[in-house]
Amino acid sequence: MSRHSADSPSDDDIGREQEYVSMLYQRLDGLREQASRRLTEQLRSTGGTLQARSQRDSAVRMYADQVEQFSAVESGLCFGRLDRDDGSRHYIGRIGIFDSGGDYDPLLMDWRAPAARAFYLATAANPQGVRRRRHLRTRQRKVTALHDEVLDLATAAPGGHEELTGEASLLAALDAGRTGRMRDIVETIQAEQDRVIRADLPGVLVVQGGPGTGKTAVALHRAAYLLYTHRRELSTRGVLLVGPNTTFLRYISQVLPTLAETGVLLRTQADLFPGVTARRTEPAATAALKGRPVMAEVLAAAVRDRQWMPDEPLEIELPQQEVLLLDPATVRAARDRARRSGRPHNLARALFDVEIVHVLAAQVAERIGADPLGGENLLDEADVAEIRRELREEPEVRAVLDRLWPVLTPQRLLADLYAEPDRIAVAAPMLDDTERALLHREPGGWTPADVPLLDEAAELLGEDERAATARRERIRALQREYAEGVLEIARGSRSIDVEDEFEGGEILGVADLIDADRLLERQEEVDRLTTAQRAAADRTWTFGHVIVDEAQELSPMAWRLLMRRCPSRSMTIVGDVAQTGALAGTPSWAEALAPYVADRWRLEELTVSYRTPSEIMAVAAGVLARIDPALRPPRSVRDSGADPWDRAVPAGRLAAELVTAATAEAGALADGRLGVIVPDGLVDELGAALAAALPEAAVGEHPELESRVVVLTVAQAKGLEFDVVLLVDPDGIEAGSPRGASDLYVALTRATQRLGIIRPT
Ligand SMILES: Nc1ncnc2c1ncn2[C@@H]1O[C@H](COP(=O)(O)OP(=O)(O)OP(=O)(O)O)[C@@H](O)[C@H]1O
Repeated sequence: MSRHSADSPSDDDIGREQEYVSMLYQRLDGLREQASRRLTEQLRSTGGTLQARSQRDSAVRMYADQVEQFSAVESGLCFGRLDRDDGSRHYIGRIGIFDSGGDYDPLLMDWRAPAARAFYLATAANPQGVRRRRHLRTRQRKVTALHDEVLDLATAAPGGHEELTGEASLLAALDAGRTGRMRDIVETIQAEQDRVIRADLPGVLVVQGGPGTGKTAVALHRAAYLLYTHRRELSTRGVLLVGPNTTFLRYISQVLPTLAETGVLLRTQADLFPGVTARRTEPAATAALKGRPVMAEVLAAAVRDRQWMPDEPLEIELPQQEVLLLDPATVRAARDRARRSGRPHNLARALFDVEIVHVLAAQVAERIGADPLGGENLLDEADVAEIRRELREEPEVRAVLDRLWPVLTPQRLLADLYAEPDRIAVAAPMLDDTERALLHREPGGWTPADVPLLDEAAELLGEDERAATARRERIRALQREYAEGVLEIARGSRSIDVEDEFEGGEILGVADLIDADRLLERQEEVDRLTTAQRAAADRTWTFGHVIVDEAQELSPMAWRLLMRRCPSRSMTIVGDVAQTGALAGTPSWAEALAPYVADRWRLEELTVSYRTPSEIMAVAAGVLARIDPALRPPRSVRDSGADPWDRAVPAGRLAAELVTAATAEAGALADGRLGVIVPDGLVDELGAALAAALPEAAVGEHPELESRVVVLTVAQAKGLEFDVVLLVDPDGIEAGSPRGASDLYVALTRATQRLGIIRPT
């Protein structure tokens, strides 16, 4: 029984709300124009003291952000109204807007403000001082519908789900056709989701939930909430959100901007080592091995192996001098002292050099300072210091030092290790022959599983001057991108400011006022970067908060990397251990987190699936039981009225039958998207057949998700959703990997409306 009563607002109500909403949009336009004008003013101003320039660059950043934000919240600016028992009334929207008059009355309350929370939590049983909750639906700037809930047990209407907030608006959102881009859920956040979104900032929060329970949506809204609520703390260190692959990041990329937040760094694991683009592929077994904790030991041993111990004395021939000798005992003593310092390899090299040069200088001094009369050595300490200085400069000495203790980049260390079975044998005695063979490969690009290893290597090696130079270059490239972005924003708003200010005179575009190079130079003068720019370019950056989506896929080595990026351990970890596809992924949160926080983490569970209708969830539940009989599927919030169909076809007719089914389903879609999920081994063949028959079908490594028909493997489909899904060869998917049942569970739960299964016989 519903504990809310719904009454029907009239056309007059719609008219009144339209007036209010139009007023809000007018105010939004005013704010955008003001920010745009100020941006142009700031771009135009030049010179001044360093401090003045610094302030001006902050202002440029602030106004550019504002122009962007005011544009991004255009759609659905205001979506709710709370009428409270005390007669007060609040409109709820994507951002806060205040009256421009003297007293700054709130006209629109940001959904993240504490007082807006009742919009998501108030129920008839616990109305929290709210009498009526109104949902406003708008299209562009027009109010198209209202839906009211009166929170009064006495007038509660029968039917519906008592635990849902704003049920009618929620169901409308769930039934709407998909677009290929994730939408925000700010209008219809449910109570269990709100609890996660507004959970405290410190500590590790794990959000476990089955498919379609809104984990991704909640993770994104939590990022927006945390930035709003803890802006001072988080704006300096930034927030990092890690997703499983670039297709997924494109899928979610619109959500934070529409919540007026642009300061979150979105990255895949493959992008977390600045300067490396990890797009190479490798067998799943190799990736799994590289994810194991033992690889930390392998890398440490690989570094030690590069600290070379000669068996024989080394001869160093200096021009016009006798040959110097470096015996193994000296090298060993120098190596041990350098190691004992505990410094990373590259930084310990200086200590090693001191020891070796000291011994060589003693040899030289012995010879040239020898008293022909047999007395004490004729050289004093200053002379010997000068000999040491000269020896350091000798190319022959440097060459020997480089050979004994080479300065290494992480890339060099790892590429050399993979390329040489002998090196692997020395570094990995704890692995067996088959495992060692998995690590061997020729140089040429990096895989996602290499990224945590590069990071580990960077820790072991320490940063040398070359790494610092490379970082500065990356920062410069990002700064340039930013400078161009600011000018783009200013150009986009040119009609307003330039026409106002240069009426009748010569019209100057922003490009005439300043170009990207000049803006970039100016930024460098005062060393001003956005947090995201610094963080993206700097491997050693530590974030204020880290959010990980599909976190079950992370290997132990990837967890090590992420924990380094977040020493405060303020993290939100979102995923579903039943959907783990990666062989090195985690079947247990406790296991993944124990090395870093022991049992000091909080668990929140999401239990309702908003995506997957009950008919499809019933099929998926059978697979879930095969993964682990103790696991329970989430409850579906709705039925679709369409039972999944399951058709066996002769293997030779698979492509033809799929094309027929896909053509029929694509034709039946009013709007919305069709996803075709196929086993890895069939994606090329079936993708080509579909693309030939349906030119709109998107196929490939990074398919365009906004296409009406998209062909994907399970790994690509992770985290995505479609109105209709055609699933090909479920048995092949299940048999295709040791985690095949989880892959099938993922594939079965991608549809919001209908599912069809085609299996070859
Ligand atoms: N409160 C809500 N209001 C409207 N839509 C919602 C709500 N919660 C979730 N949804 C919708 O349900 C769908 C599934 O959400 P989401 O992708 O975040 O789930 P998930 O738990 O991450 O799923 P998976 O584990 O399969 O990746 C999305 O379309 C999302 O917009």
